[in-house]
Amino acid sequence: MSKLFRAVILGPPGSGKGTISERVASCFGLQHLSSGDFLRENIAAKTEAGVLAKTYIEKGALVPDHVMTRLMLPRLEEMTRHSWLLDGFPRTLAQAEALNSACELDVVISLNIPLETLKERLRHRWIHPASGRVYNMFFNPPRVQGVDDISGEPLIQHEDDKPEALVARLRHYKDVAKPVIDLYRAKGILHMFSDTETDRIWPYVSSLLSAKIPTDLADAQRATTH
Ligand SMILES: Nc1ccn([C@@H]2O[C@H](COP(=O)(O)OP(=O)(O)OP(=O)(O)O)[C@@H](O)[C@H]2O)c(=O)n1
Ligand SMILES: Nc1nc2c(ncn2[C@@H]2O[C@H](COP(=O)(O)OP(=O)(O)O)[C@@H](O)[C@H]2O)c(=O)[nH]1
Repeated sequence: MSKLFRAVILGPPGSGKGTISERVASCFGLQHLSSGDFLRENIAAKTEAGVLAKTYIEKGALVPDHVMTRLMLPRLEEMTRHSWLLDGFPRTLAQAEALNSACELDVVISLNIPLETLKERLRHRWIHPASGRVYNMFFNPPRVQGVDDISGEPLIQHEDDKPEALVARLRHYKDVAKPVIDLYRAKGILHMFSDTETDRIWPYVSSLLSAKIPTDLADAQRATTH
């Protein structure tokens, strides 16, 4: 069996992790695993972890490490035969260490986007909760305002994108992300991208992954996705 490819994408809320992950999933066939979507599914299903997580997310706080780790590691164990891109986990050093002991990463993509850009994007972010599809009123608006393109269902704004929760989230992100970034830099797998536009970052991410993803794996994935 060909070697599987394991990647993580890091970046503050609004940095484009979800947008870039979707492009990676469709161009390279990696599974996009979003911890935020997984949390929201657990909240909607009122699982024990979901009920607990909701109280933190509503305050713009991070869900405690042991809750996140207990949620995400079993999810990754189900994915032993897939190549994946993990988005939103790890957020803290403790989560990164837990991930380290569960699997070996090939690449970490880190998005470095100015604060003002993040605030502006999140103010205008609308999502379709059932699918996780993300829109922006200017960057990628839905065809009909307020409505998901595929299902026709209404779009909503995340509670945690609203201004009250946002500033606390962005401030907290910086503090907890630094040791995670340092860890991956020390391992020699960190690739940092800085710009205000996803479309300018994407060609660099794409060429990085083209160079790193083993050719036999890329061929196999292309064969299954077309
Ligand atoms: N490892 C993680 C991942 C997510 N969260 C919580 O879940 C929320 C939503 O997660 P996500 O959708 O990943 O949000 P952000 O990364 O904050 O931004 P986004 O889509 O908005 O990336 C976060 O704000 C945070 O409260 C967390 O505590 N720990
Ligand atoms: N204006 C603008 N908006 C963008 C760009 N890239 C992503 N977005 C939007 O910004 C918001 C945050 O992007 P998202 O991928 O959800 O970021 P994440 O929070 O890191 O997962 C979404 O509404 C996107 O549609 C960009 O280059 N320019």
